[in-house]
Amino acid sequence: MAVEVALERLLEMAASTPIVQRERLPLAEASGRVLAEDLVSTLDLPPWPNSAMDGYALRLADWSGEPLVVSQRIFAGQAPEPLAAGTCARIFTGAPVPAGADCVEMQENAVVESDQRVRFTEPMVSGQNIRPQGQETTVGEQVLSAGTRLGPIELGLAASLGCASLDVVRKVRVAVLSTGDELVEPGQPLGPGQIYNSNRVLLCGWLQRLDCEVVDAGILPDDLPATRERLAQLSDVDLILSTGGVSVGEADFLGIALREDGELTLWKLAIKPGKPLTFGHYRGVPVIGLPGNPASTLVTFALLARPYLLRRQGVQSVTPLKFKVPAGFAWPKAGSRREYLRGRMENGRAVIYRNQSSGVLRSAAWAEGLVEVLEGQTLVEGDEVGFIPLSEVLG
Ligand SMILES: Nc1nc2c(c(=O)[nH]1)N[C@H]1C(S)=C(S)[C@@H](COP(=O)(O)OP(=O)(O)OC[C@H]3O[C@@H](n4cnc5c(N)ncnc54)[C@H](O)[C@@H]3O)O[C@H]1N2
Ligand code: MOO
Ligand SMILES: [Mg+2]
Repeated sequence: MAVEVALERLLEMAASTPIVQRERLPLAEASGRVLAEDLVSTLDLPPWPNSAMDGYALRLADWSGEPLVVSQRIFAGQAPEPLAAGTCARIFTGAPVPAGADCVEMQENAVVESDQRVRFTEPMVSGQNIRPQGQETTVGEQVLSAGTRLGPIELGLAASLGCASLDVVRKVRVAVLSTGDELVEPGQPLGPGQIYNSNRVLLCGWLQRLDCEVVDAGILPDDLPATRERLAQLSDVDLILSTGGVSVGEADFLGIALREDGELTLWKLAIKPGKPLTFGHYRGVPVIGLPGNPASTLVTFALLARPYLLRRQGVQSVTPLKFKVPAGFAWPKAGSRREYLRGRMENGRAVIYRNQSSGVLRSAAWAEGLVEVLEGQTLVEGDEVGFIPLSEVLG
């Protein structure tokens, strides 16, 4: 199955089981969460016309070339009197423009005469240096839509509208399951044939960045009854995310458990790394089985599981930005699967790590992005490839 067809199907399934429960959180706790309802302004912003400069407010019609008397001084945070006819007001940035004034001149273009009256040295136009009421937003306007991830900018915007708390989508609960008899957690001694479990910490940290609630479901031995039992125990999560055990080996049981005992919806994509990616359900709980090779885990999480999770959270825009860039490498042999090579930009061209084995996680630590080579494509240096910055998919 082509990657985009699989993604389309995953997103449809995610949209049919969105996380509908919501909770109200103070702004300080809402960082990283997804907005559950549109944010509508209850204010005009700014609430009144205010000065963009330190200088003088005046009524342009009062300026004949003769110096004007200063009738009041207005600081930010004050409520001014209406401007007395034939005068100007000293005003500072952010202070309300007094009724009657239609122009602010910056002090650099003003001269204070010996009698304290102010002469303006440059031509002025109506409205200059005044930030009008409601220039940013007006009462009733929608400023953020449901499904928006709340980062520092969105939270700042909500604060500027006076919101102290927001309705956000409940966290998606994800169980992370590492399968493999060979796996040992870091800190333990390695026995013969054993390797350290790197997928667990990779996925748990990544899921936290996506603001999921992570349930660490530990290491599962390569055993069919144990696989069934563990899957059945994880009935209270929104997603089971496992690694390994999805290929065709005699110790690969995750796919078998889904096929025999649950539902197997997707298996085998035209993607490299990541071919045996698996999606299904076990007793109603969605299961994504990522291939165990660390680079396969990374690529399939970035391109398939991440968008699925974002859509469950209600996020609309789920696919990462992809840039077209010239290749700084040749690719003479066309593959039948779409490849996502670990690469980086050097001198305006995409270059790739020397070893693209799906077992080499170091390739991704070196990389700044995933370089996309299409099915059947050969490349000479300078040909166009897709480049997805890792920063696009990590959060
Ligand atoms: N005859 C075939 N063999 C394989 C095929 C195939 O089409 N025909 N596909 C290959 C591809 S492609 C991939 S990818 C792997 C996927 O295998 P599994 O998902 O079944 O994963 P495992 O066999 O359990 O492990 C693969 C590899 O990854 C290491 N691993 C697993 N989990 C972890 C972990 N948590 N941390 C670090 N490393 C892990 C494991 O030791 C293996 O080396 O299948 C190919 N085979
Ligand atoms: O798909 Mo596998 O990830 O090629 O190594
Ligand atoms: Mg296997």
